[in-house]
Amino acid sequence: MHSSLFHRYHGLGNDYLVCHQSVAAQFSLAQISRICDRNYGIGSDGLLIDIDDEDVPRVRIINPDGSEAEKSGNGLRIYARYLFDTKRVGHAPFLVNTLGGQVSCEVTEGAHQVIVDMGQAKFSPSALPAHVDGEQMLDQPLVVAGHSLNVTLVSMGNPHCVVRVEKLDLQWVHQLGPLIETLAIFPKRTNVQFVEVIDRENINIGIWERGAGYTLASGSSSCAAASAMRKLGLVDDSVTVTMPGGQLAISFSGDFMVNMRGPVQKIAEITLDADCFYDLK
Ligand SMILES: N[C@@H](CCC[C@H](N)C(=O)O)C(=O)O
Repeated sequence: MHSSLFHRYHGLGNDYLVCHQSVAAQFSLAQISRICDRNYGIGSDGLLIDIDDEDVPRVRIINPDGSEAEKSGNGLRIYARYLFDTKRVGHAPFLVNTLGGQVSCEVTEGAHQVIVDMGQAKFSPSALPAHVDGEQMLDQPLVVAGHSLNVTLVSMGNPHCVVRVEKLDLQWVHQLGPLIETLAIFPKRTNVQFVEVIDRENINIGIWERGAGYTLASGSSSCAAASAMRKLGLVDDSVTVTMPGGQLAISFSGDFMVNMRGPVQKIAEITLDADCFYDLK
């Protein structure tokens, strides 16, 4: 029996538990959901599983509903910081593997800022996947619950449906986010962002995450929303993304290669008690 040690971090209020693969192997997906539950478990926006028996460190990203995500921006910054805290990496850039591709990470400013080369934003619906006609869906109308939305589809390795609005109202995120997440056109569901362009260097976003619901911040959502607005020609190559939890710096090079920089803070190390699962079948 391995000890059930979890390391808890947050990036702009998007909080994750990190554990070693030997710890995660003890739990079913239902138990992982319980661990992430804010009332009946430790509580988190997801679980990051550290795989350390390969050449390049690999992270598996489990949403609170037990589904697995291909990529996570805040999750990657947090995993990079965890690798730094456990002395597996230093300040030099290093690679991390995810289901959604390989990324490069760098832990800077003590350990409180992490830079991630998130890879290429892709606009082909098949990359999400999404069942829509055409080679790209850029600021196209999509009717949801009687509302006609301006939608751009982006894959950052994980799927994103970016809704451009004149004025951001978080009520719409709560109301339409879950409906968009589960539309039949998204066979693997999707993350959702509502985006207001402030000027050519600033956007505000509200986020509904696949498998997690409303969150204060999301790294891959910030990359997707900034990429969508860049593709539409509404922002320049450096964009500050403001979310309820705080700000991330996103920049572009080459053909939509996306770089993200932002903070990470450690909260606690927590040992789970097996009694947490007493009432689970
Ligand atoms: N919070 C994350 C995104 C986590 C994965 C997402 N819920 C999905 O299912 O794709 C981020 O910071 O990117």
